[in-house]
Amino acid sequence: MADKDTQQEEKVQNQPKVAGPRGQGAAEKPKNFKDSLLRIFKEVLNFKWAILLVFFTTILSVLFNIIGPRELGKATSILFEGVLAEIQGTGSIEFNVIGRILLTVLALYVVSSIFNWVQGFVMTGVTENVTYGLRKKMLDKIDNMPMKYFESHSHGEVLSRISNDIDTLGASLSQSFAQLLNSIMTMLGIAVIMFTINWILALVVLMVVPISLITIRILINVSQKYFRQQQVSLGVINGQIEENFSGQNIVRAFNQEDNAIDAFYKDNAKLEESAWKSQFYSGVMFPFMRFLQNFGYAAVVMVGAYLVIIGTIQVGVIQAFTQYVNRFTQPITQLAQIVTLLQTMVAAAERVFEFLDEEEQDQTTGNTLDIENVHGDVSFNHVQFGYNPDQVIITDFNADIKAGQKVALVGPTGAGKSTMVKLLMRFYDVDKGSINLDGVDVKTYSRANYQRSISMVLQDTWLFNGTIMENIRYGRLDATDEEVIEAAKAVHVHNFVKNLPGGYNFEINEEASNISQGQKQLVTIARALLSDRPVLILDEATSSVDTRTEILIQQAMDRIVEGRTSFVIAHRLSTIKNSDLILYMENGDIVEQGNHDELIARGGKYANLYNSQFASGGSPFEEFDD
Ligand SMILES: Nc1ncnc2c1ncn2[C@@H]1O[C@H](COP(=O)(O)OP(=O)(O)OP(=O)(O)O)[C@@H](O)[C@H]1O
Repeated sequence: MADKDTQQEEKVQNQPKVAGPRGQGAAEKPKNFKDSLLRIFKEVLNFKWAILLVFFTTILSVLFNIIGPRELGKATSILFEGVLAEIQGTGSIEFNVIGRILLTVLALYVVSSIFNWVQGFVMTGVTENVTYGLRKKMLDKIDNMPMKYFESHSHGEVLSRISNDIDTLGASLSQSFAQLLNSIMTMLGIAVIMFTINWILALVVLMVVPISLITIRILINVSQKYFRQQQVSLGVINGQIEENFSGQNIVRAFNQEDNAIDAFYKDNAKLEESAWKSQFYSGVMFPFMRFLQNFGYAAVVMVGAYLVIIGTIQVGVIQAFTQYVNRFTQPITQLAQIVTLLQTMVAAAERVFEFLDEEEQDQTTGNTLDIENVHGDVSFNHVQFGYNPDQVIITDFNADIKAGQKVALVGPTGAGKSTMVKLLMRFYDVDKGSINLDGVDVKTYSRANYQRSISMVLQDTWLFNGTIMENIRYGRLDATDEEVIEAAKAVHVHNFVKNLPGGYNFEINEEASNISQGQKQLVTIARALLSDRPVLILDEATSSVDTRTEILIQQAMDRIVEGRTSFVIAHRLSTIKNSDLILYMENGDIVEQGNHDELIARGGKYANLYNSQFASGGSPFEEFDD
C-alpha cells in the first residue's frame, strides 16, 4: 500500500501542474520551506550586483509610478478651482499649469516603465544564470552518482528533476522575486504617499487590508485543498488511460473492458468534482477583491466629500485616493499568488537540491592505471557483496583468470552473473575481498580511469540519434574515419552499411528503430572493437535474430575477444563451448569451473544442463534466459 502511495506521488510529481485562474494552481507543500528558500536565495546572491540593480530599479520604478496619481489629483484640483473661478468670474482655468503637470506625469510613467524594463531584463538574466548553473551542477553530479541511485530511481524521475523542476524553478523565480519586490514596494510606497497627502483618507484605504488578507487566506486554503485533490485525480486518470491504452489487447483478452470503464467513470467523477470546487473557490476571490475595491472607492469618496465640504482637502485629493485604492488592493491579491508561486518554486528546488545532495560515489583518486600497458590478468579473491547490507548476494567468489582468456559466466537467473560484471566494472565496490587487475586491487585506482580499461557490449544495445559513423566512433572519439571503417569491416558492419542510403552517414533515429536488432548488435560490437581496451565484457543478447545474423554476430564476438581478457554472460551454447574457462554460478557462488570438456567429463550440473538441452533440442540455457 505504501508503495502504491509512493508510486502515485511520483506520478503526480511528473504531471503537468494544474493551473487555476491567474496561476492559483495546486502548490506542492515543500518539506522545509524556510531552509530551501534560503538556499535558493544563496544561489541568487551569487549575482549580488545584479540583484542590487534589480532592487534599486524596482524602488525607482514604483516610486515614479505612484507619484502619478498625486500629481493628477493636483491637476484635477486646479481644473476644479479654475472652473469655479470662471463661474464666479474671479479667474480662469490655468491650462498652462495643468499642461505642465500632465507632461510631468507622462514623464514619470515613461521613466517608471524604463526602470521596470531594466528590472525585468536583469532579473531574467539572473534567473537564467541560476538555472544554467544548477543544470550544470546536476549533469556533473550524474557522472559521480553511484549506480545504486539510477537503479532505484526511474529515468523519468531523474529527467524530470533536470528538466521540469529546473524549468519550474526558473519560471517561478523570475516571477516571484520581481513581483514580491514590486508588490511590497508598491504597498509601502502608496501607504507613505497617502499619509503625506491626508492621513484620514489613508486610514480609510488601509481598512481594506486586514479584511482582504483574512478572506484571501481562507479562500486559498480551501481552493488549494481541492487543487491538490485535482492533481491526484488527474494522475490517477492519466495512469489509467496509459495503462488501458498500452495494455488494450490484454484488457480485451481478459474481458476487462467494463471494469476499466467503471473505474474510469468513478475517477473521472472525482476529478470533475475537485476541479469544479477548486476553480470555484479560487474564482470567488477576484469578484470579492473587486467588491472590496469598490467598497474602498465608496468609503474614500464619502469621507473625502465630507473633508472637501469642511475644507480640509481639495477635490483632486479624492481623485488621487480613488486611484490609490485600486493600486493598493492589487498587490494584496498578487501577494496571495506569490505565496503559491513560492511554494511551487521551493518544492521544485527541493527536488533539485535533494539530487545535488545525494551521496556521491567514492572516486578514489589514488593511482592512475596505465591502460596502454595493462596485461589483463584478473583475479577475484574471496569477493563478498550485497546491494543492501542485510542481503548478501555474492558470498565467496574466487577465480583466477589469465590475460587473454575468454571466461563464460553461466547459471540460472538470479545467480549473480550481472552482479559480478557490475563489480568488475566498479559500478559497485566489493564489501569484502578484492578484485585485482594485474595483481593490483582495482579499488586503488581512480574509478573513471580504471573503467577506461574495460569495454562493454550489452544486450540492451544503446545507440544514439546520429550517424553510424558517429555511433561507432563513440568507442574512441579520436578515431579516424578509416579506423572506424576498419573496425566495421572486422565485425561485418561494413556489409550492411554499404547498402544503407548514405552509407556511414546513415542517420540512426532516436529510437534506433530504423536498423534491425542484429545490425544494432553488430554496431555496438564494432564500437567496442574500436575502443580497443584490454578487458571486455559481453552480455550476450538473448533476442532472437535469424540464423545467418546469429552466425555473423558470433563471428564478430569471436573477433573482438581476440587478444583481450573477456567475460561473457552466456546464453548460447556456441559461445560457451570454446571458452577457456566456464564459471557455473548458483546463488552468487561458483559451483563448478573448468572448460567445456572438463565440465562435461565431470558429469555435474553443467553437464546435466548441457545434456538435457540436447535431449530437448532447445537452447541449453533457455530455462535461465529472462
Ligand atoms: N540493483 C539491485 N538491487 C538489489 N538487488 C539486486 C539488484 N540487481 C540484482 N539484484 C539481486 O541480485 C541477485 C543476482 O542478480 P543478477 O542480476 O546478478 O543475476 P543474473 O545471474 O545476472 O540473472 P539473469 O540471468 O536473470 O540476468 C538477484 O537475487 C537479484 O534480485
